[in-house]
Order: sequence, then C-alpha cells, then structure tokens
Amino acid sequence: MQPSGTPEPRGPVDASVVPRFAGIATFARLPRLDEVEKADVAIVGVPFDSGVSYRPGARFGPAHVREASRLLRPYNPAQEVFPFGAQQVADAGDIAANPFDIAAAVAEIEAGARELRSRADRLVAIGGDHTIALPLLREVTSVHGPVAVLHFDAHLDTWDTYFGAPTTHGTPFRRASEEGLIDLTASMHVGIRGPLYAKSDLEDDARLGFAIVTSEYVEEHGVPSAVDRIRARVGDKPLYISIDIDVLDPAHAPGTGTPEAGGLTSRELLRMLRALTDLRIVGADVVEVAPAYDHAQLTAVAASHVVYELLSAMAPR
Ligand SMILES: N=C(N)NCCCC(=O)O
Ligand SMILES: [Zn+2]
Ligand SMILES: [Zn+2]
Repeated sequence: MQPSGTPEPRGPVDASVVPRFAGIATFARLPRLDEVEKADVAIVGVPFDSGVSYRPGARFGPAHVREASRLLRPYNPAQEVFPFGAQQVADAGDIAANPFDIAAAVAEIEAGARELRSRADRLVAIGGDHTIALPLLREVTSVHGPVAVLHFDAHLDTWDTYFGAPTTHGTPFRRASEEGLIDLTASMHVGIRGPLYAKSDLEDDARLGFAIVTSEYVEEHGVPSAVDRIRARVGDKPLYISIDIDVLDPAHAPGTGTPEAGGLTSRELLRMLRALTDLRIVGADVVEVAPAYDHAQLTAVAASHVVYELLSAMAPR
C-alpha cells in the first residue's frame, strides 16, 4: 500500500499498447529516473571492464541486459508481487567511469552511486566487471555501516593483486574486508567452484570473513538446504547482494569473461533469490555479463530475470 497522497508508481510501458520490441531500452521498459519524482529503487548501469583478468567485454553488459529485459512482465507469481507496482523502480542510465584509470573509475562509481542515492533509496547496479562492487560497497556502507555480503560467484574474488594491481575484478572483496566494509560474521559466497591458485586461498578467504556454499553443495543437498545456510548466516543484518553471472554454469550463461564448468542452473539461482524476500536488502549488483561471448541472449535473459527477482525481493508487502 502506498501512503495516502503518494502517487502510484509509474510502471513499464504497456506491452499491449506499444509492442515490447519498440522504443529505446530502459530496464524492463521502466521510466527513467528523471521522469519520476523519486524512486524506491534505481537500476543503474556501470559499463566498466578495465579490471578484468581474462576476456574483456563486460562494459557492454548494461545495454545487453536492458535489451533482453524487454520481455519481463509486471506480475511475479513466484514471489506473489508486482515488483514495479509495489514500489517505484526507475532506470538511472549509466555511470560514466574512466576506462583508462581504474582508481579514477572507482572514485567516479562511488560518487555516481552517492549522487543517485539522493534520488533513490536503493540501487541495483548492472555491470560491468566485478571491480564495481568495491565502490558500490563503499557507498552503501557509508550509510549502513558494515554489511552482510551475499556473493554469488564461481570465484572467491578475495585474491590480493594481479600484476601488482590491487583493484581488479578478482580482488573487490579482499579490499572491502580490509576496509571494514563487510560484516565478518554474516558474509557468504555461494556457487564457488573450480581451480584456485593455492590451498591457502581458502584460508585467506575465511579470515577475510566469508563462509562458503559451494556449487557442489547445492547439487548434493539441494536449494532448500543452501537457503537455510544463507539465511542462518545473514540473519537480519543489512544485506548487500552481489551476483556474478558466472555463478551460473557456462551452459546457462556463456556470455561472461571467466567461465568455469560445473555451475548452478538459472533455475537454482532464481529459486535461491526468491527465498530472500524478507531480508534487509540495502543494495545489489549483477555483474560480468559480456555480450561478445553470449548466444541468443542466454546470459542477458538470465541476468534480466536475476535483476527481476532482486527487485521482487526488495518490494514492500
Ligand atoms: N570476478 C570474476 N568474474 N573473475 C575473477 C577471476 C580472477 C582470475 O583471473 O583468477
Ligand atoms: Zn566470477
Ligand atoms: Zn566475480
């Protein structure tokens, strides 16, 4: 229910009036942020990929996910909610981040997020490579203090440096932990798998504050058990959700820069997100969609549904 006097949220363009393939793509054909007075949630693109260690191209992720999001519909039966009706969601466009200077880009992303948050209570960012989680966490923790980080990924992303560089897509959560941005008792990776550099990577990771639900655990014990572990770990802490699309198996999400075999299905990931409805989500990102390696919008469709489930979980009821 909207408080009296508050206008009804402005929703997506009606696909029964204007065909969904017509018009310029905002996420889910939602209004732009400058078309609404204030938003409960703003979707923002962060087209930055200068932090990648392997295949580049996630800078084109935001536009690709928006394009694939045209088919989303207003009612989400899985969460029994109208994600664009229960709250005002708007598309804030993209943050301009310097592609030649990672430190400058990270500062621009944090400043951009801060400026947007004066017009929107919460942000859902579409990357971009995983580097962008660091400035987004800096911004969100400047308001909420240390947050529980629920991180869906094939990779730990708590490594130290690459070629001497401290700020890359493989290191955001080590930097965040060192800076005191994450709640060390409530943070968790989900979907981890594949080769590491050393056994000590896991010891470092635990020391930096993360528990782990591996991809194999999900297969062995099922989604409900994984969800129980997530909910027990996160509790009622302010929660930041960071979703690297490579948490999905390459069969479900080929369009990404560092694919690893043996991942989650999109069905498993969506089911997990649907179980997070009543948690205190303060912000989120969906990163690492790289369209050059995508086929038939597989990865972008998956990412658009992931964003849709996040928005549904954030909707008041
Ligand atoms: N954040 C992502 N997607 N990947 C990190 C991979 C780091 C590495 O090259 O070992
Ligand atoms: Zn990853
Ligand atoms: Zn990652």
